Amino acid sequence: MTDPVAPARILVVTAVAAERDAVTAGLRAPAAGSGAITAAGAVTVLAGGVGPAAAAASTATALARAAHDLTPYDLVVSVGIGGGFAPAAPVGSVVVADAIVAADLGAQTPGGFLPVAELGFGTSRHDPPPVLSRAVAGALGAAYGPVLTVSTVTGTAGRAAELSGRHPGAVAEAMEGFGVAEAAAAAGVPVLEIRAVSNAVGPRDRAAWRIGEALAALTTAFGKLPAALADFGKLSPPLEVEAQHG
Ligand SMILES: O=C(O)c1cccc(C(=O)CC[C@H]2O[C@@H](n3cnc4c(=O)[nH]cnc43)[C@H](O)[C@@H]2O)c1
Repeated sequence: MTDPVAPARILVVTAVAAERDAVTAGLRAPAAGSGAITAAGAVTVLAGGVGPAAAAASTATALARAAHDLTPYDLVVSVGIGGGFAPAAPVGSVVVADAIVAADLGAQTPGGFLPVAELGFGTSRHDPPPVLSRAVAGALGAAYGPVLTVSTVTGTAGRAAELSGRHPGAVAEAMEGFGVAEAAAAAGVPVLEIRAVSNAVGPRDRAAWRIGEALAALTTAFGKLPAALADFGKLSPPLEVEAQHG
């Protein structure tokens, strides 16, 4: 007799409703081939607010409610649009984090920026499970590297160079990943971060933003994601997909 496989429960946290809807559209129209697998899984897609504090609060609330209802989540995924570092992550591409880094949590000193960990408080980095995150990046054809969480969007070439210098290999910046990851870590749940690039990290240029293109890339990515996660034994179509607002 084979062991029954419990369906996986996944919490996807976006910032805004447009990102949530792009994700649910992809999950409801899985890419060809992923329907061959039979076990079921459930995905909740929550628009939890912009910025690390809103993201942490909404993620922690969702995780605590699920645990209270005895339906805990197995995986949390921070998802949305983001700024891409050139040349790794051009507009319209997708990135997957190998590390989720709080890039502006710390202290400015005459000798430069000191991360919060070096000040002796907590951590400024969470590491997604490496085998899973690498596999998801491969399945999505995504760039793979650190994704930075910032509270202030980069708007100059100098700041972009400073961040790249401090975080070699960084592929993107956004504003929620570290907040989601802190809540996931507090609940003992693994975390991933997936971003679709809407703009380049660098001098502010609102006219160059491609939000529609990035949302379409998120939908395509989430059409492929269930099959990628199925290789890890649990999540497989047909999926139960629920959209929420935090
Ligand atoms: O007004 C601006 O110049 C500006 C530039 C980039 C982003 C914003 C936002 O208010 C959007 C924040 C929202 O989108 C994510 N996001 C998208 N691109 C970036 C970025 O380059 N750096 C940081 N966050 C970005 C972010 O996760 C928020 O959810 C305004």
